[in-house]
Amino acid sequence: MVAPPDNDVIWARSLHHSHNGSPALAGVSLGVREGEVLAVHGPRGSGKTTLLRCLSGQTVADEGEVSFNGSALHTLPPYRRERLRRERFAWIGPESSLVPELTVWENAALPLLLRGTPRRQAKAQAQEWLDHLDIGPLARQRPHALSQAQRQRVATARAIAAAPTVLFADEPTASLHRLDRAQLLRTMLAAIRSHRITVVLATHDPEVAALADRTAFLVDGRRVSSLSAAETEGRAECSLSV
Ligand SMILES: Nc1ncnc2c1ncn2[C@@H]1O[C@H](COP(=O)(O)OP(=O)(O)OP(=O)(O)O)[C@@H](O)[C@H]1O
Repeated sequence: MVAPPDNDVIWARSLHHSHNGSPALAGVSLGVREGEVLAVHGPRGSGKTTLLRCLSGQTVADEGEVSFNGSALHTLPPYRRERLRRERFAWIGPESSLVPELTVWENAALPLLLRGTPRRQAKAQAQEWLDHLDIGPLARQRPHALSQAQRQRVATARAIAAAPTVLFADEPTASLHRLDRAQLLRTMLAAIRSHRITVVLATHDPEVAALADRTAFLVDGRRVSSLSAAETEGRAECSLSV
């Protein structure tokens, strides 16, 4: 195994993965540096979700290596990967998936409460993130009383209140209107950057990808290439390879 670079929080080499014989990843390699927001950008069906699932240890790729902070992730037994995901990673998808019976702050505090954080402390931490995300006054509401954009902010607070090292965001704004999308992303990324959380953000939307520090481009369902300097409009070139 090639040693992962020291400054990569997440590092993957030659990932291949198929779903029921249909290839989704065909040799993806990438590194994600500490504190950066990396967009994984490509058309629908290009393998973005599969890649994020492999990087976050939800799926073990058919072939290839993944490491977190320099240690192999793909060879860990399932219960160790599960613990790592619970303690160090967070995930936001296109839908907020809140618990309807719980209030906004209880939803945001849920990972902390499940981890055994005392209720008062969990509430304070959740409230802090709800405030960061401009929905503090809604803390006592239940999800049905919120707009979709507000619910997605609660899901974001839930993901980051437990202070993950890496946040995996899979099309987190895909279900929102364009204006809500831009507002949520800017607020979310400002809060995340201020806390040095590393983010891997899957998106098919170039406007969303443009908010990231770097972009990794998936094409043709499987192929990965670097974006040229011109394509990234001056942003740092990505170190992806096939
Ligand atoms: N569970 C599955 N079973 C079978 N095929 C799958 C499964 N998940 C994904 N695929 C296929 O693998 C390929 C990559 O899918 P994936 O969801 O990773 O891409 P994506 O870029 O995230 O797409 P989208 O933007 O639509 O979510 C696609 O052809 C998809 O149809």
